[in-house]
Amino acid sequence: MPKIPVLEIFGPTIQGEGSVIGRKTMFVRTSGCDYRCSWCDSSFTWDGSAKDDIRLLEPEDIISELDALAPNKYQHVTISGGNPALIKNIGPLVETLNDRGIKTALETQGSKFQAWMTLIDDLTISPKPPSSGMKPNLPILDEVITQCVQDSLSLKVVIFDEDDYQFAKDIHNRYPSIPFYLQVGNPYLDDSVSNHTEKLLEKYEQLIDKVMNDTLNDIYVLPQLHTLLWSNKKGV
Ligand SMILES: C[S@@+](CC[C@H](N)C(=O)[O-])C[C@H]1O[C@@H](n2cnc3c(N)ncnc32)[C@H](O)[C@@H]1O
Ligand SMILES: Nc1nc2[nH]cc(C(=O)O)c2c(=O)[nH]1
Ligand code: SF4
Ligand SMILES: [Mg+2]
Repeated sequence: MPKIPVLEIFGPTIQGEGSVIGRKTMFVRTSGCDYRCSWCDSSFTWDGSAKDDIRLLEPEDIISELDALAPNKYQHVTISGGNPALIKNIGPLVETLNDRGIKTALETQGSKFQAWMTLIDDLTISPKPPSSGMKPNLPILDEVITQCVQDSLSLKVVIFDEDDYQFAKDIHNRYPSIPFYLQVGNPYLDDSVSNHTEKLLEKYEQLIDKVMNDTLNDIYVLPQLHTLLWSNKKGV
């Protein structure tokens, strides 16, 4: 069985983002990304700085580790990265979790599709706005979205500036029936920043004000709950 390149397994913690924010979950973080976002809060997954920590694991190894970390203390696993959608063989992991009655979530940016993505319960696609320095290929995003199970899907766009906000509106207009989340961008990636909670809440309030005074109506506006609590600390 081909193995999965894993950088982190942690939890239980709360899902800090998107449609299942607040949900108790475990995290499995894969290594490697096809993007290089300027503000990526998990750049160690692709910039080579953690290359010695990458482990090639079988689904059974991953589940044993989840069980050891949280015996009988989890019912939900979030797969993130990097971009887990680069990896063909995550299916057996999701199937084994499903067989055990454990729900799954995926964080990906919508640049790639894998068949196993149809097994995911909470699938978040997060197309990247201009401030990231990336330019999503929208015809490919259309294809990825079409192949996903629509009931499981939500869209999340990170907002740092006005251009990002306009991009988010364009994405929402392109896929009006998919639940749509705006997420406050976190510029404080060095977790030694002082008063991070205050600073992030201020940005959250600014984003709320903007949306309340706009015609963007069928929308959720969220912070990253875990960064409000713990800044950009790893493993939470
Ligand atoms: C680290 S990414 C991994 C999954 C996938 N590569 C993606 O970008 O969707 C997980 C989520 O964190 C978001 N994110 C990354 N850096 C961020 C930052 N500095 N502020 C706010 N959200 C950020 C991404 O947009 C994505 O929604
Ligand atoms: N608590 C917590 N919630 C998260 N939601 C998405 C995350 C990610 O890095 O994909 C993340 C994370 O790293 N931690
Ligand atoms: S797509 Fe996700 S993991 Fe990749 S660089 Fe961007 S935020 Fe980071
Ligand atoms: Mg994160």
